[in-house]
Amino acid sequence: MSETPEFPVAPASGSELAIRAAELDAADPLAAVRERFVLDDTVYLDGNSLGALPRAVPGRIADVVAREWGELRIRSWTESGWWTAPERIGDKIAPLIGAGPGRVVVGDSTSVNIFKAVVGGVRMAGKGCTEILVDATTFPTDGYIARSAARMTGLAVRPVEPARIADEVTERTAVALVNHVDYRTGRLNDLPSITAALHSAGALAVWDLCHSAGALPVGLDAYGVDLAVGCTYKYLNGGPGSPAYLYVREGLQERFESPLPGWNSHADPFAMDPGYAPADGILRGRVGTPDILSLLALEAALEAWDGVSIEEVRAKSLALTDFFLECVAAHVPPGRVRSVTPADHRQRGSQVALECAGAGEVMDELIRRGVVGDFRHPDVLRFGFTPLYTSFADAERAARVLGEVLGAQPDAVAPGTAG
Ligand SMILES: Cc1ncc(COP(=O)(O)O)c(C=O)c1O
Ligand SMILES: Nc1c(O)cccc1C(=O)C[C@H](N)C(=O)O
Repeated sequence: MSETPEFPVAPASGSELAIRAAELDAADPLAAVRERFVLDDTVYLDGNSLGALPRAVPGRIADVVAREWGELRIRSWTESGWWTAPERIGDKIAPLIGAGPGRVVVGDSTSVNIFKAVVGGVRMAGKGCTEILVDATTFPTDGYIARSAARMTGLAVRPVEPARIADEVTERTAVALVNHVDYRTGRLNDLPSITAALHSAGALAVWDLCHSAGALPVGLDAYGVDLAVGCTYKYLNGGPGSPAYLYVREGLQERFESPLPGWNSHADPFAMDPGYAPADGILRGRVGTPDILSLLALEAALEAWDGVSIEEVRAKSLALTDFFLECVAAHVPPGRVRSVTPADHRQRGSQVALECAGAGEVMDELIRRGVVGDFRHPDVLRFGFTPLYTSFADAERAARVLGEVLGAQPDAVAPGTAG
């Protein structure tokens, strides 16, 4: 199968696609879930950056502020369940990423949790290890953090394309930090195979789930992933700057030594013991006082998942991205864009990335016309599909407006032909 989708030879007409979109939305088993979000007539295709606002959040936060903070005050750490929120909410995220209870804790940023996972992984690695492998196509923060972790632990960092990790890992590899879905292209990397290859060489697998959690099945327990990290503000709709999570495989937890052993990770935090003793299990992944307002907003946001399975979400995601690509073929002048998102469903996340000359200006115009995606260097239009609230009509309209914008710019060079 070709690397990127071959657009249909005889694409359907625009009106046929609009009719198809209405039929697909009428048959969508998740269509009613859209009502759980605050939306308008914008086509919002940027949930791979910031998820839409779940309706349950504003009222919950108003109560947290007015009653739990304003009236109960310090009592809320116990009476309102604030203290246990990181692990309670971790157990709510866990089923969405294929983890059992007691393996996920929520708090701190994604970058900070990447640091915990990588350094914690290196500390558990064999004594002869000399290197950390990092995804050569990673979102930048992972590379920055991995290089700092390497400096701090006396190891080297070697960037490797995810598809090459199985061939490149050696017995000297301590850990490999890999993005499950590539933030720019939307390529889905083969977590089961890469994890197995790392284990065969004696290395630990650390996965960054930012662009997969909430969009597709992950299977952390099933595939024996050692450590994983993810943000909650994309497909989990936790809100801007919502706290990230750390997963540690149950069999590793007693060996996990956090590089940030804050008092909230202590076996008995309120003993105020000068000596450190880590808490049992995943609680040792905590650091300091949790960001309660964001945590409780996230907890309310997760209610949008009630009655929804990640398998249903995956099925709709693939149907949406297939349909969007078909609509692009029908509406966009030939050769003006090139999809850099794999055609193969087994290699596709929940976004479509189109290489497009002048992508920055094109996305600005799309946004002006009510279609919100985003732009990533050097020339990529990104369209994120969140099955909990994206409709097939959204997909068709986005492609149609893109065609109008690009049709109005016939003189721009086709992608990859400049120079
Ligand atoms: C793969 C990946 N890792 C990490 C991050 C960001 O980390 P943080 O939440 O610390 O900004 C992003 C983007 O937000 C990302 O796409
Ligand atoms: N994480 C972001 C943020 O904190 C502010 C603005 C945008 C973003 C992002 O979308 C970055 C994200 N990881 C990406 O896929 O590009």
